[in-house]
Amino acid sequence: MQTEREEEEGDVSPEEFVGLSDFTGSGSDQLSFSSGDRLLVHAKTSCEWWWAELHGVFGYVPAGYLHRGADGDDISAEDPWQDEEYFGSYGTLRLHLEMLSDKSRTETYRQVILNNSSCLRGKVLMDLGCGTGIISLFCARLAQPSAVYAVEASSMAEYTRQLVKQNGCEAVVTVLQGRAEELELPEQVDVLVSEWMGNCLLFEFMVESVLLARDRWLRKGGVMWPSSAALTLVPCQAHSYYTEKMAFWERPYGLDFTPLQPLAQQEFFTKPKFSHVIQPDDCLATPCHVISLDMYTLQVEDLEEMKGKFHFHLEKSGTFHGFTAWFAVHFESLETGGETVELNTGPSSEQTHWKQTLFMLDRPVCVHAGDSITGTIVLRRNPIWRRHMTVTLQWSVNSSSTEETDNCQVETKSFPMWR
Ligand SMILES: NC(=[NH2+])NCCC[C@H]1O[C@@H](n2cnc3c(N)ncnc32)[C@H](O)[C@@H]1O
Repeated sequence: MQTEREEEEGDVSPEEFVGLSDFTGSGSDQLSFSSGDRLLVHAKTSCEWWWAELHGVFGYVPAGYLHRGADGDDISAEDPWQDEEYFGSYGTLRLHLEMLSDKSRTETYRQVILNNSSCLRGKVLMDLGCGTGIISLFCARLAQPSAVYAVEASSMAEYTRQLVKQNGCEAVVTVLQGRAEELELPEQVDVLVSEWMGNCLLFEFMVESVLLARDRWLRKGGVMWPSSAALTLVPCQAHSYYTEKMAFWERPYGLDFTPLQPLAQQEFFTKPKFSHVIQPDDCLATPCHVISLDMYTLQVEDLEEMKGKFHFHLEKSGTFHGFTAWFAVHFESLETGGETVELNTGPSSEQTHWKQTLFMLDRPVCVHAGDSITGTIVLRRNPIWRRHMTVTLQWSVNSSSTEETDNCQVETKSFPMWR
């Protein structure tokens, strides 16, 4: 359908907008599109209908279905980064207290600074998303850098300035309030340090800000801390969670509530479970890295869709309730050949505030030692809500016992995190 239309009042230079949800046009001059489609708006012919283009086809689209493009003016739709809510939450102490109370996390960053204190002499660092400034204070107190730019977008920054002064670090540490990707630093940096990891490694997608800052402020040959990151996955049992949320309905107080189980599955097993604590013996196989990120080469566009494969040999019989994921990050030494420091959030390491993330299957599967579970994991970033993603797992259980005939049934399930 190629509908012509005369140049008119309201014509604009083409601006990119994203479809908030599917729209099926009616009449020959309306343009259908799907949620997440990127349309080019050529004319805002009225406040309800705009003249747009998708894959070379033109037509009228409902303005309310569209989300502003990367740099479009606000069309009263919510900010895809939800920055007001996001930075608002970091303007209070709750999350900072949680992070500072996480000894494994905080001591690891301290150890990295300590290990590299001599190499840090005279260096320039950027602490991206410094929060209360703990990493910057470690740098100033445990090493002698020439400057640390502590960047913080939330209102916490004004308190961070006070903490820097209170601890006698104002000669070295400069607190800059604002989003790292919008700020001007006085100079390039030798080291870009940040604690950006979210649940399941990427949730919140703060990593995008780290990559943009890297490309703009890290000098050639500069160091990224963390230097690399890896997402780990394992098939697992989750008896207590399953009992608590699903088996419960079988016989509460002697009654049969099983008609509620489809509701329970929808309500409790559709989204991932954050802050899950998996016991090492809940693992049905040896965990494996499914996605690895090199912080020097990773590009923002790579974040749209990240894929990993897995093949697990089950080492014991049990109930396959789901998959559990966690991450590890690594800090390379500033000294050639120096030791790399790891922060691991898995069940065999000291517990962190992230704990692990549990993805529950719709129904558990009995498995036996010798079986194998093969499949893929895809982390797909939400095209609209830029801090969110969907994790899609696809797997098949290959039974070692021969009597199973259709044992390579491929299953798949997508878990929104959160939209
Ligand atoms: N590991 C995480 N999941 N969160 C811990 C770090 C988050 C801290 O970085 C700040 N922050 C996040 N993104 C940015 C940004 N682009 N620019 C400046 N500060 C930021 C945020 O306000 C908070 O204080």
